[in-house]
Amino acid sequence: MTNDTVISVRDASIFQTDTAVLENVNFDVLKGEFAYLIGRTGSGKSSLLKTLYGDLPLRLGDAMVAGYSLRKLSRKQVPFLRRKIGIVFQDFQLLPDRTVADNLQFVMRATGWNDRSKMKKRLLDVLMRVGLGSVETKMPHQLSGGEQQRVVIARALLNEPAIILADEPTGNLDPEVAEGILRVFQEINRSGTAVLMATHNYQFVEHHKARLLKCERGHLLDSAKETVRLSNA
Ligand SMILES: Nc1ncnc2c1ncn2[C@@H]1O[C@H](COP(=O)(O)OP(=O)(O)OP(=O)(O)O)[C@@H](O)[C@H]1O
Repeated sequence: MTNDTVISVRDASIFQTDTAVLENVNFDVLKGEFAYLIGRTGSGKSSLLKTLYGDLPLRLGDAMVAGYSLRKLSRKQVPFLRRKIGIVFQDFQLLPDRTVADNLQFVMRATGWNDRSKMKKRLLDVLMRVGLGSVETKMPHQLSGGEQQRVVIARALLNEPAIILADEPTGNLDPEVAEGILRVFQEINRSGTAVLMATHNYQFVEHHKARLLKCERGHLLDSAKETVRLSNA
């Protein structure tokens, strides 16, 4: 693992309860890289991502994520790991009874921010980065699905993560809206944040080429090392 490595996984097995979903997993993600994580439903994409953000324990093998060793990760360290990575899910997971600003400030307070004017500036900055102006006083239900997902991406950017882990972030969106969300991820990536995105959207993968990691028959294939086909995905 070098300073340029955000994720480094060596000989890892990914478990759900006592079943190894993926075995012999080896890959790195470098600073500023963009990679898609593909594979059939049930092939292990979410389980891999959950392991990377400390939701599932790493029981076999080694992995470093944003400077944290997953093998040695204690429960107490999980929130610190999560400050270094941004996580975006398919279902938007905004607090429904709070404004956009409150949703973002809630996370900022939980991660150690306390200067009100800096918080305000930061939340306007991240909203701007995802292409949203003047939504901070709105409630989530007053926004479209695409706008809500942009707020979630903004929330993931608050602490300047080295990487964003996105699990099917466009799964609930219309194709054109999904395309806009992909562009937001690409823009974020261009400014230096690595992105690892699980997706079933092969339109993206075909039209916006990037490295492919594919869960297939219990293993992780990597287009940086071998040919990875979209079919049978
Ligand atoms: N909470 C759980 N408890 C036990 N087994 C689980 C759990 N979640 C997932 N699994 C199993 O682990 C395997 C991998 O599932 P996972 O959700 O990682 O796949 P996926 O590739 O993300 O699928 P999808 O594309 O449908 O989201 C599947 O066999 C699934 O049934």
